[in-house]
Amino acid sequence: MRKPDGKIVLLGDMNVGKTSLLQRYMERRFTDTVSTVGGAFYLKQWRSYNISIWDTAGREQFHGLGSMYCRGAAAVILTYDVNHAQSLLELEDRFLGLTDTARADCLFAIVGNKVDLSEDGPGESRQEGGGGLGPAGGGCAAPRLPRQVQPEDAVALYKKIIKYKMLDEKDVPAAEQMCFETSAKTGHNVDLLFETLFDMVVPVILRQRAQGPPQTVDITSCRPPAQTKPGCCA
Ligand SMILES: Nc1nc2c(ncn2[C@@H]2O[C@H](COP(=O)(O)OP(=O)(O)OP(=O)(O)O)[C@@H](O)[C@H]2O)c(=O)[nH]1
Ligand SMILES: [Mg+2]
Repeated sequence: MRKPDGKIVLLGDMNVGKTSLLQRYMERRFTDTVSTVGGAFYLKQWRSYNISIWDTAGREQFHGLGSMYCRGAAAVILTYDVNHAQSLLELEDRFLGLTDTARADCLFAIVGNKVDLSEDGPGESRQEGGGGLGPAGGGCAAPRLPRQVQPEDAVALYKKIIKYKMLDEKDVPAAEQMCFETSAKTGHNVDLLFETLFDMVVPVILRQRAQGPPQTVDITSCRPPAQTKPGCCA
C-alpha cells in the first residue's frame, strides 16, 4: 500500500456524527453507527494524491489518543452538533489542544452537523443524500429542535483558533470558507466539506514534498561500522 500523501483528522465530542459524516462521504449511505473505539481511517484518492481521513473517538476515555492521531495532519475537521451547544464549547476546551502535533500550516474546518434536526435546517431530500436512507435514516422524520449554535458562533471559534495558533488572518482561508453546516443523514454539504478540504490540502502536500523528507534517521539504511583491520590497535 502506498504511503498516504496527506492526512485529515476528524475531532469532536461523542455523538456529534463524525463517523456518520465519513460514512456518508465514503460509502454514500447513512446507517446505524456504534460509538468509535480508538480510531479508524479511510484512504481517498484525490487527483493523483492519496489522502488518509482519520475518524477518532469522541469519548473521554480515548482522549489521550487524539494528539497521536493529529500528528502531522494537514487538516483537522472540528465537528459539533448544531443542536447541542456544549459540543461546540468542547472543541475549544478539550479538542483544540490535541492539534498541537499537527503541521504548522494545518488547515481547520469547523463543522456543525445534524442540521436536519433543527427547526430552520434544510429539508430532507433523497437527491442530496445520493442514496437511499439506511435503517438509521428510515421511518418518520424526527421532530425538529430549536438550534443551539448559530453560524456566527462557529466563525468566532475559527477566529479563536487562528489566535491560538498565532497566525495572521490574512495568511489563512477566511472563516466563511472553513465553517460548514452539514447533515450526515441527508448528505447536505457533506461532499462540499470533504472536497473543499481535499483541494486545500493538495498545496500543503506539495509544500511538504518541497521541504523534503522528514528529518529523521532511517536506521535500516545505516551501514554497519567498518570492521577493524586485524592487527590494528583499537
Ligand atoms: N439526525 C441526524 N442524526 C445523525 C447525524 N449524524 C449522526 N447522527 C446520529 O447521531 C448518532 C451518533 O453518530 P456517530 O456518527 O456515531 O457519532 P460520532 O461523533 O462518531 O461519535 P463517537 O464515535 O462516539 O465519537 C448516531 O445515532 C447517528 O445516526 C445527522 O446528520 N443527522
Ligand atoms: Mg464515531
